[in-house]
Amino acid sequence: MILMDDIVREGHPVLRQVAAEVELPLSADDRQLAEDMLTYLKNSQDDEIAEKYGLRGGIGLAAPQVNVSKRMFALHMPDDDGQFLSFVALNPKIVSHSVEKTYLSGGEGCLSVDREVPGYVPRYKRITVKFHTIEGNELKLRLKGLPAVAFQHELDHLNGIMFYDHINPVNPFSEIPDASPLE
Ligand SMILES: O=CN(O)C[C@@H](CC1CCCC1)C(=O)N1NCCC[C@H]1C(=O)Nc1ccccn1
Ligand code: NI
Repeated sequence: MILMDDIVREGHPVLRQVAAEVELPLSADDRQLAEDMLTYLKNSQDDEIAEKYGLRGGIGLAAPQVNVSKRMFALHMPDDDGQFLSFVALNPKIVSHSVEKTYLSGGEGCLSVDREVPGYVPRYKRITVKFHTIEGNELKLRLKGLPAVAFQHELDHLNGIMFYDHINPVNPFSEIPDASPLE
């Protein structure tokens, strides 16, 4: 079971590396890791379990955050249409995106960052993504809203990018051209 102690914090070099593609079909170890990452998110969103194990709530988790420099991440969150988005993305790619941008009006945080870093984090408003699933098939999804923001936050982790890299250093809350906020 993944616990907070397994999550590396900023300053650890693995968070600034470009992760390697995962070999498909998944090895037993990679499959176990993928499942453990999704389980972490579910546990972290269960008040009792999160309380019991001191887990910080998360809707996404990338392999580099548990010190594995491989191109996979898990997402577990309610999506815009009241469905639940819950999957592990293997070798994910953004194949196209909108010109319009968005940003979480409250800014972003990160399980690997033990401090508040205020400011707007510009993201593409809509993205078309491709990735392989644990079950072995290739999925192509169109995402918007929080799922789109989360997917981009996680994909950044696979490329050694932290959310605050996108915040305007001069004025963290400056208006972002072509963007509309996500409340
Ligand atoms: O790389 C992965 N991480 O670092 C975990 C992050 C990923 C999210 C940050 C912004 C988009 C993806 C995460 O889930 N959090 N970051 C720390 C604070 C708590 C939590 C969070 O933002 N929760 C949330 C947000 C909106 C609605 C509901 N819940
Ligand atoms: Ni993060």
